[in-house]
Amino acid sequence: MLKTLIVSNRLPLQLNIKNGKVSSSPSVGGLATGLKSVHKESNGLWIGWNGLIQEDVDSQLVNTVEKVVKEQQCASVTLSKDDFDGFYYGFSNHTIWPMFHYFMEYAKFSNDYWESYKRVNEKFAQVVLENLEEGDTVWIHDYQLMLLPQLIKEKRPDVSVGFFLHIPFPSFEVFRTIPWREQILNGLLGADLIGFHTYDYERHFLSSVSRILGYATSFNSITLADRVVTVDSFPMGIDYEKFSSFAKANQQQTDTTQSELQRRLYHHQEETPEAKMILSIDRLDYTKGIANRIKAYERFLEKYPEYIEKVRLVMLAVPSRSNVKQYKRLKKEIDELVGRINGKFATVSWTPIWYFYRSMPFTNLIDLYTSCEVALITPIRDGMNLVAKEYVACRTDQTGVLILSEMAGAAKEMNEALLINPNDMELIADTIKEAIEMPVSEQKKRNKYMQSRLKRYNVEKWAEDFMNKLKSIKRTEELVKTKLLNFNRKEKLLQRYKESKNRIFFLDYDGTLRGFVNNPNEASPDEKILNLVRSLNNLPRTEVVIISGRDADTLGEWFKDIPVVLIAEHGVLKKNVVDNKWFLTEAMNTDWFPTIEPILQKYVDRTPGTFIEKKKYSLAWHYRKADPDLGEQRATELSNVIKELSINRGLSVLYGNKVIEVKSMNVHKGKAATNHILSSEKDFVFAIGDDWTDEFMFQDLPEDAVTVKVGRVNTAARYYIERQEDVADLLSLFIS
Ligand SMILES: O=P(O)(O)OC[C@H]1O[C@H](O[C@H]2O[C@H](CO)[C@@H](O)[C@H](O)[C@H]2O)[C@H](O)[C@@H](O)[C@@H]1O
Ligand SMILES: O=c1ccn([C@@H]2O[C@H](COP(=O)(O)OP(=O)(O)O)[C@@H](O)[C@H]2O)c(=O)[nH]1
Repeated sequence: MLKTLIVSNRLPLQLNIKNGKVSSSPSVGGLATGLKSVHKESNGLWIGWNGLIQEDVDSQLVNTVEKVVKEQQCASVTLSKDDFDGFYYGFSNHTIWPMFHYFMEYAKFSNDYWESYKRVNEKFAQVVLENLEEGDTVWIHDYQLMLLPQLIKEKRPDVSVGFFLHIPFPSFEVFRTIPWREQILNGLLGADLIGFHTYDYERHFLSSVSRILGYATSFNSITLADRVVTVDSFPMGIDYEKFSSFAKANQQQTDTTQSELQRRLYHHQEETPEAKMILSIDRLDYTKGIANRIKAYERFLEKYPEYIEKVRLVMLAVPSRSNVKQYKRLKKEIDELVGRINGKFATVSWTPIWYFYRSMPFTNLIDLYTSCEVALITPIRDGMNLVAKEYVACRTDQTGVLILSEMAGAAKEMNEALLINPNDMELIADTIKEAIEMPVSEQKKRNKYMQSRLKRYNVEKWAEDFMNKLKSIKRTEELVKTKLLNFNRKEKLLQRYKESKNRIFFLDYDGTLRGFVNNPNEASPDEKILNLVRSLNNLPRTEVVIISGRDADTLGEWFKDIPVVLIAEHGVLKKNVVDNKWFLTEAMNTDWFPTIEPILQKYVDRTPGTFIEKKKYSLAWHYRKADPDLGEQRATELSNVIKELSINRGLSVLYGNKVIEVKSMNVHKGKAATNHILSSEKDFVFAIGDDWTDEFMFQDLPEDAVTVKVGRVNTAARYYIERQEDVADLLSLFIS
């Protein structure tokens, strides 16, 4: 039975070892809830670190531990202390975490960390590969495992691999400074689908891929040599029902069933009914903006002293990654800030900040969410921030105000919150006042919108959406594969060729016979290409036509020693073998050159790295060497400008591979190729090409023609091969 393997740094369980006995309890995190259906209901398996350091586990208990883990449909990756220090504290949390959250000055670039990260990713890969069966799907989570997609894909290209990044993906300008940037991107590109919380993270990633690796990206897909990778955003939700039903139940507790915390919170409300509580919950992490938040609260008390004794900041900071230097320093800073502000403002009956440094059980979190009138969540950067969503879900009577940082992924979906810039103390101080004074009707209006969205797009829907997308990619992939010119299909083709009497080969040049180079003038054919064309042309009853967008002079010079037919400028000019002279295939004029050329020149001047190629009857604007984004943007702009001008001039705009070409409307490779075979009776027509200009050929040639696309993007061709490098092998088949 097909299954899905979920892979994350930590397993969704807590192991307890007491008196030689091993037991486990499930962890209650959002990811575990969201993935429950994928994990439990489809024969799934969750692979991750079980929370135990190898050296700390009695060797006699190792098998028992794995048995307990297995009972929960999980498998462990074993980590030594060394692994954990270098991989988790080191590369994950001392390099990637600060870099991806724009805290570049906190990042440490250490080769030892990197080696450890690679080694641990390989350990994960080993466990995944041991558990994989044909047709399985793998869903990998987060920044600790960015090399894993590639490690799996290399060994098991048949397996469908998804990856989700839970933290931001930084802008190219930040990402490019990481010494191992290529390896990280290549690692991620092993996945078929890469998911992010927001569109911003997605576009940052695409920009890094095109600028650093030079791959073509269009909309949300990346074309690799042999695969297409899809990139999309899936904003993670919460288990809405769980939070809202616990919150409802919490309101109905009686004196005897209330938790100690709830009792204290109620007591506080009864004593000072007009006083408001402002909630702050996060892991103690420098990305969460805790220090700024406290300072903004101080500013609020200074600026609006009428609220002294009338508000309280209830702050829960959960210990996290305390082995990393910056986290230790942050703890000290927060302790001191809280102490100073409490000392400065406290009265005999009031402390401005209630500060808890610990993790709280779920029911206590609900106590806090339901009792505090305002939630103040001000991360400097945050992938998503689930606390913001949980707070809103717990406000069952729809009162309460959420103040949320614009820098949290959640802000993209929670527009009705009071959005703030976490570095603007004055703004935060004023927004706290606005929140406290917000009329109840306004609070309800805002929360109603947010609640209905959170309810709809909950964590299960998030997981379902991701999995559905991955499945649909797999189906498309299978469909595309039916066109791949594989061994069997090649054999059949060869048979057809052998049985035929009159053959013709239409061969495109750039991107087909020859790979792309930055300067088109340097793409002349080498001996290998010339020999290939010569041998093909020497076959009995076989005609070879080089059909290209190149100008006649260049093509003529390159193939002067081989008696092949040449079709240049996308079909404008042709040279037959018999008379060896170029002639126009249609009546052409160049009256339009003086109008179009200055426009192309303007785009050359404005777009560094671009240039004009002037042919006899067409003009081409090349942008291969330009910045990839700027090049695409200017190409779209330019083609729109030219399209307008072409209407009454009988011109058309062709989109090649990083080139736009303007030429007369009534000529293209399709027309040239079909006209060429009109009078001859060919029973084996073969055409191969790589870009949009070749599509005319694929569309117009007779139905039984063997049309082959180089690359796997959408095509009218009957077959495709994956890479330009495979062209020579394919053509050699007919020669041997
Ligand atoms: O495992 P830890 O090192 O203790 O860290 C806890 C988790 O922190 C990160 O959470 C991120 O994921 C959340 C859900 O998608 C998102 O809301 C938040 O903004 C992120 O920071 C981290 O991604 C996890 O791997 C850690 O387990
Ligand atoms: O004492 C606590 C405090 C918080 N949380 C949970 O920790 C998660 C924090 O997720 P968030 O996305 O806000 O930030 P992260 O810590 O993942 O960066 C939320 O689901 C909280 O309910 C918890 O389990 N115990």
